[in-house]
Amino acid sequence: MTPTLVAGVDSSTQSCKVVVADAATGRIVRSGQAPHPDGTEADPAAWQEALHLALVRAGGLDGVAAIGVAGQQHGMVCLDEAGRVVRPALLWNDTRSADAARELTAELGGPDAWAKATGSALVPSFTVTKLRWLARHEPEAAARTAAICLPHDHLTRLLTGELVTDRGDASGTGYWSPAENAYRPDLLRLALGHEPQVPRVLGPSELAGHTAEGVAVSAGTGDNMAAALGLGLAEGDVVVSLGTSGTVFAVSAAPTADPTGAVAGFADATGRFLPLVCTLNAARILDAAARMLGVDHAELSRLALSAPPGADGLVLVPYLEGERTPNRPDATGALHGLRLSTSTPAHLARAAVEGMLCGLADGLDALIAQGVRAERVLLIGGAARSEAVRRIAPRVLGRPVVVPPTGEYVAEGAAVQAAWALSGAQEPPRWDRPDIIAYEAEPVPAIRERYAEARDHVLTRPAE
Ligand SMILES: Nc1ncnc2c1ncn2[C@@H]1O[C@H](COP(=O)(O)OP(=O)(O)O)[C@@H](O)[C@H]1O
Ligand SMILES: O=C(CO)[C@@H](O)[C@H](O)COP(=O)(O)O
Repeated sequence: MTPTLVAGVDSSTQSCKVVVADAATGRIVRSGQAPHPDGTEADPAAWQEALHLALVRAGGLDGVAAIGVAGQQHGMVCLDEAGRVVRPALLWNDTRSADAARELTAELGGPDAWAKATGSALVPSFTVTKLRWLARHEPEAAARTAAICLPHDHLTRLLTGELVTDRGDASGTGYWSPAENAYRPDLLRLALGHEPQVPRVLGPSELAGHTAEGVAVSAGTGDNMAAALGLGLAEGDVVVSLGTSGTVFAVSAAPTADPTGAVAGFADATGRFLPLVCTLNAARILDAAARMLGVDHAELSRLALSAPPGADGLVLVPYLEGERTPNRPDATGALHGLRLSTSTPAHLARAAVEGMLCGLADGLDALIAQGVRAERVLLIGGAARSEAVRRIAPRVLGRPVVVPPTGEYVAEGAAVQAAWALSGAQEPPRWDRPDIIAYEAEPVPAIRERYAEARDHVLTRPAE
C-alpha cells in the first residue's frame, strides 16, 4: 500500500530545509535544503525562493497530503493594504531595536510588567520592539503597515492565502499573552501607534487551508516549538539547541513569567507552554573559530579535544553578535587568559567550544530556577554534529547529554504537525526515534567559574 506522505519545512536563519515523511511511521523518504542570504534583515521573497528550491530538491510535493511550516521566531514582516511586503523583515538577531526595547519596558512599568502581560520581559529580538523601531525610524513605512506577521505566517499565507498563526509563534511577538491565549492590541498600539491586522491564532492541530494543488497546510509554528514537537518532549526533558541561536527549553503544563528576563515564557505547539532561554551566539562561534584557525569543523573538533578541559584558563566570551541572554545587545566577544602557552590552535578551539556551551549552561540554570526539571538533556542543532561539542557538553552542563540521531528536528516537528492536522486525532503522532547516543563525562565546575569571572569584561561595539 502506498504510504500517506507529509512534508515539514524549517525556514530558519541560515537555510530552508524540507523533509517528506511517512505519516504513519515518520520514516523520512526524501529531503532537500537551500540557503538563506546572510544578514539580520531579509527580503521575505528570499525565503519563498529558498522554500521553492528546497521543495524541488526534496522531490516536490507529489504524493504529499499535508505540509507544515516552521520558521525562525520573532521576525517582523510588514504588509501593506494590498498584502505586499513593506520593507525587508527585521530578524530575531537584529539588535537595532535595543533602545526601543528599553523605551517600551519603561513605558509599561518595567520588565515585570511585560513578563506579566506577555510571559516575557522585552529584549530586542521581540517583534514588538521592532515595530517601535519602525515607528521611530521609518514612520512612512510604519504608516503603510496594515498587517504584521512572522516568517512562518508569511510562508503559510503564500501557500494558502490565509493570514494565520499558532500559539507558539504568536507567543514570541510581545503582543500576545500565552497565559490569556489572546492578543494584546494595546501593546501593538503602544509600539506602532496604530493597530495593524494580525494573524488569526489557530489551534495546535487545526488546518490553515490548502495549497492551489489541494495539499492540506497545518498551522505551522516557531522553529523551537517545532523541534519540541519533533522530539516528542516529555516533562523532565530539556533541549539544548545549537543552531544560529543557542536555545535551552522544556515543555511545561503551566505558563512562566520570569521578571529577570532570562527565560521567555513561550507557548508550545501542543497547547502547553515552552519556557525558553535564547542566546545570539551558538554554532557561528564555532564557524568563526574555524575561520580564524583556517580549518574545517572536523579539524576544529579534533583540536578542541586535544586541549585539556578549561583550556589552561583561556576563556572565549562568545558575544560576537552582541547578546540576548544576558541582555547585552551592544557587547562584543573577548578572549581572556592568553599566555604564550595558551596561544595555540588547540587552546583556541577548546575555548570556543567551552565558551559557547557556558552561555547555554547559564541558560540551563535560569530554566531550572523557573522550576523546570532537567532529568534528560537532549543536544540538537547544527553544532551538535561536532564530536567535541558532544563530548565537552557534559563537562560544562554538569550532566550527561543525549544526542538524538542526526536529524532535522524542526522540519520533522513541522511534519508531525502536518500529520496531526491530517489525522484529526486528539494527540500528535508519536514517531519512533531509536538510536539516541549518550555522552557522559565528569563535570568540571572550574570551566564555568572561570567563565563567570570573564564574561562581564567585554568591550561594546564601536559606533558605526
Ligand atoms: N560538524 C559541525 N560542527 C560544528 N558546526 C556545524 C557542523 N555542521 C554544521 N555546523 C553549523 O551549524 C549551523 C547550522 O545549524 P542549523 O541548526 O541548521 O542552524 P539554523 O537552523 O539556525 O539555520 C551553521 O553555522 C553550521 O556551520
Ligand atoms: O529567537 C529565537 C528564539 O526565541 C531563535 O531561536 C530563532 O527562532 C532562530 O532560530 P535558529 O535559526 O537558530 O533555529
